[in-house]
Amino acid sequence: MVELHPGTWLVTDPATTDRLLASRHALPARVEQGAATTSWGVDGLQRWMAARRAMRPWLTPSAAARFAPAISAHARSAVVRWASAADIDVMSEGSGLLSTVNTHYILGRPSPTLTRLVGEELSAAERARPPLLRRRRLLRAQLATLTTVHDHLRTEVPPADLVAALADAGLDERTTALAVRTMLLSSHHVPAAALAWALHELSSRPDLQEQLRGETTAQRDPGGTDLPLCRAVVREALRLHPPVWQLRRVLDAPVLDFPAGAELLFSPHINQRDRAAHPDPDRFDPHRRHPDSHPPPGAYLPFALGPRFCPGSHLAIAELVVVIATVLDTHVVVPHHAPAPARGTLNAPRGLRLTFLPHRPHR
Ligand code: HEM
Repeated sequence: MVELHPGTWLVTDPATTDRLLASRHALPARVEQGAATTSWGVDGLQRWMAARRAMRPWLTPSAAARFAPAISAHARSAVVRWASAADIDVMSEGSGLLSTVNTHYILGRPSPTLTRLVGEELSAAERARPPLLRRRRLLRAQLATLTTVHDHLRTEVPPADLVAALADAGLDERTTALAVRTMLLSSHHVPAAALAWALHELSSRPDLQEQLRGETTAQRDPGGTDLPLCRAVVREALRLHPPVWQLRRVLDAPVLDFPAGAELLFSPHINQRDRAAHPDPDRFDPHRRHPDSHPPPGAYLPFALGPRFCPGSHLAIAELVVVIATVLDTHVVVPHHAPAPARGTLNAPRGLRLTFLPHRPHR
């Protein structure tokens, strides 16, 4: 671990990462900022944690697997559109597709308006640096998303399972709307970056695409998520290219040798290329691990670890597996324009363009 400047440490040892992130005293620094900008208020942390608990039964692997047919239907119409163009901007198209899928899951039906508003809010947040005008634009975008979520919650009868779970847990309408908005914002660019990286890796591996096609054809439950090779591809893409490449925590009490108030930085990108845990770490190799074996603690954390790990992780894995399987079932993906290095807090393949061609089976 390295002290970057007084009070701030970069922690890269996997075992120490695991122990620190598991601590309830390690709070995401984001929360304090978020409380000011998204109006969760002073008791926002307790209300958000209550919302997380209430949503848990609807974010399990089996709940996500039940949604596979809807994910597959969205992916099928997307790939037909992608194949009608010479090449596509993978991040932009992937964000549209996965935001549609996640909005459908969270709200019970797709909402093109919310998909657009969430995209606009995220772009405004990326650009919101000091100029007052841009901050105002961000506040306007935040308000537009929240108001539209409120409208949806008031008019949709019966509510989606996930929304009903929030109400059943006794959470008020404002908390429910804020929780739904948090879920919508978190499920837009981040899973799209994961999909884009996986497709990028697959685009130069026609052999692997063919193996995935064989697995989809042979699966017992057509349109399901029981696809071990496809899962391994997703897992490996998330290892080599974690969309969230850095995590920040602030300690509200001493943990291990760190004092209260210490700021800790972790990097899934660095830990997931740890040579001891992942031999030949820069190579994309979905076969590197037996499906039932796990990397050492703290060496694999694309969804973070501990009490604030990603609540959408099972849904994200299911949708990535089903989207990739559906797309490759009928199409071949080939490179068109290589990505530029990522910038900012999201590790996304900037400018990546791919071509989708109809798959012609050998006779
Ligand atoms: C491959 C896709 C995804 C990846 C790699 C990912 C990764 C992460 C990571 C690393 C965090 C922790 C961030 C931090 O502590 O600073 C996080 C938090 C979060 N994620 Fe995801 N995520 C993905 C998809 C999703 C989806 C689909 C949803 C919702 C349906 C979602 C909802 C959230 C929420 C609400 C949080 C905040 C949790 C909290 O602060 O308590 N994520 N995600």
